[in-house]
Amino acid sequence: MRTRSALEGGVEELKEVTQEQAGEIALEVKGLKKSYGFKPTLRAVNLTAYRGERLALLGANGAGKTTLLRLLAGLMRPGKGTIRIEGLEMERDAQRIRQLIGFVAHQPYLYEELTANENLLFFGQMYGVAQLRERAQALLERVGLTKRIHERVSTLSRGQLQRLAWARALLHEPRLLLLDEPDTGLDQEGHALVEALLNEHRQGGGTTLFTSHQLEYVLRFSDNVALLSGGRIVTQMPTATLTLEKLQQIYQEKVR
Ligand SMILES: Nc1ncnc2c1ncn2[C@@H]1O[C@H](COP(=O)(O)OP(=O)(O)OP(=O)(O)O)[C@@H](O)[C@H]1O
Repeated sequence: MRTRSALEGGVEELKEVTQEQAGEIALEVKGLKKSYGFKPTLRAVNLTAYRGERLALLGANGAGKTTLLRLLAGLMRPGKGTIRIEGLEMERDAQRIRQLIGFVAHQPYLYEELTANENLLFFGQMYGVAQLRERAQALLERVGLTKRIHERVSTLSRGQLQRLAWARALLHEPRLLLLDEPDTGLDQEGHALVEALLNEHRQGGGTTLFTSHQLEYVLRFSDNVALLSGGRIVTQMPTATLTLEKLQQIYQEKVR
C-alpha cells in the first residue's frame, strides 16, 4: 500500500500526480466549499486519499468534519469544488458513487419500524446486492446481532444500532468507508469488531476516511492524518512520522 503526505503550506508540497499514480487515487477533493445560509463552513477543502489508505480527519467541534463526510457521501451538494471517488465525478456520477460508499454516521440511517433483517433487505435491494438474504444473515452474525435479527430497530440499544449501521454500510461491499467517530458508543467487544471489520476492508483494498477526537485512536488506526480548521485542510501528514506528543502539539497549534 502506498501512502503519501500532502502538507498544505507546511513541510512538504503535494507532489505532481502522474498518470500511473492517478489510478491509485480513491478520493480526490478540490476547492470544496459549503455554507449553511450565509455561514461558510468549508471554505476550500483539498484532500487526497489513496487506495487502501486509512485517513483520519481531525478538527474541533463544529470544524465541518461531518459536513465534509456528508458531501462525500452524496447526501448534500457543495457550493463549489469537485469530488472524485475512484475516478468518478460526484457532479456527473452521484448514483454510481453512492454504490461505492459505505457511511457510518452519527445517525444510523435505519428504519425504526422495520426489523434489523428487514432493514438490510431493504437497503440491499436498493444496492442490487446479490444473494441478499444470505449476505444479510452473514453480516448480522458478523456484527453480533444474530439474536436480534427479527427485532425492530426501535428496540435496539445504541451500541446495537451502531453494529447494525456497520452491517448496512458494508452490505454492498463499498470501496470507500466514511466513518463519523467510529470509536464512540461501542463496548470492548464492539471495538474489537470494528478493528477487525476495518482490517478486512483494508485487506480487500478498500479505503477509509474517519473522524475522531481521540488522538490515541487516530495514531493506532490511521496511515495519514488530516487536520481541518478554518474551513480548510491545514495539514496532512503520515501517521508513521507522529508520536502522541507531536500530534497533540500540532493539533494545538493548527486547530482553533
Ligand atoms: N444542517 C445545518 N444547518 C445549519 N448549520 C449547520 C448544519 N449542519 C451543521 N451546521 C453547522 O456547520 C458547522 C460544522 O458542523 P459539523 O457537524 O460539520 O462539524 P463537526 O466538525 O462534525 O463537529 P463535531 O466535532 O462537533 O461533530 C457547525 O457550526 C454547525 O453548527
